[in-house]
Amino acid sequence: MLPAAMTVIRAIVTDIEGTTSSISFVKDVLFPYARKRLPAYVETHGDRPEVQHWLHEAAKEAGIIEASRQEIIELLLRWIDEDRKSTALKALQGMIWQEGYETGEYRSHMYPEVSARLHAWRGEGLHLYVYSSGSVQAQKLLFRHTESGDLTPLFAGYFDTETGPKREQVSYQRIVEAIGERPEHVLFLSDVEQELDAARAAGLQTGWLLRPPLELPPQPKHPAYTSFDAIQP
Ligand SMILES: CSCCC(=O)C(=O)COP(=O)(O)O
Ligand SMILES: [Mg+2]
Repeated sequence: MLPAAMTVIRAIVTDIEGTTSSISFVKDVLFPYARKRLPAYVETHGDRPEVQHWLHEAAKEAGIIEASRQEIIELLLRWIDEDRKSTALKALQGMIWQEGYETGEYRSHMYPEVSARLHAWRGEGLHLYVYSSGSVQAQKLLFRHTESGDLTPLFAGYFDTETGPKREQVSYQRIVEAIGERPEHVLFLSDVEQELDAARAAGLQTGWLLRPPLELPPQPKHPAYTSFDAIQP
């Protein structure tokens, strides 16, 4: 096997929260927006098939049989507070966030170098993908409405927890299979060590984003960077 530095990277899969965008944008802007609007959203749109589907999935995940709409709302609010990476919650949050982006209530945060670096990597022929706990809809909204403009044309595909949990090896095996690359040619970027461990177990290369004020540890388990500019795929 070639040493990591000599292996050609053909695709980059990036996490969002803590990697391209601040944790604060997700926790202090997106989550509170969804929390505030979720009860009214479910009351107003609860009869739409896609909303009904995810409400049902949430109740199933919680093991609640014949839950009332109010019980499911309370469950979802609790899950937002716990930052639970539930596929059903994430799907519903994505639907709610759409309104906030479209009314200009917020634009998504990108670390300052991210847009230019993604453009440069794409210009060099690398294929770019996203893998986040946020739903694919939420990911597309986030990259369409950034402070640096619409970045969606740069991405070839998006993966969420419908592919599998981010801390499980099998999820990364599915991703490389879906994008049609050998794992050693794919670089996964994240701020979460357990996600990187899972990606490495699947054979991907890894890059650990430790954004200031976090500091690089003396002997990081994964190649570690404070910004995308330091990464040379
Ligand atoms: C797609 S934006 C919202 C991100 C989100 O809901 C979340 O839980 C963050 O997950 P990530 O996997 O990007 O760290
Ligand atoms: Mg993250």
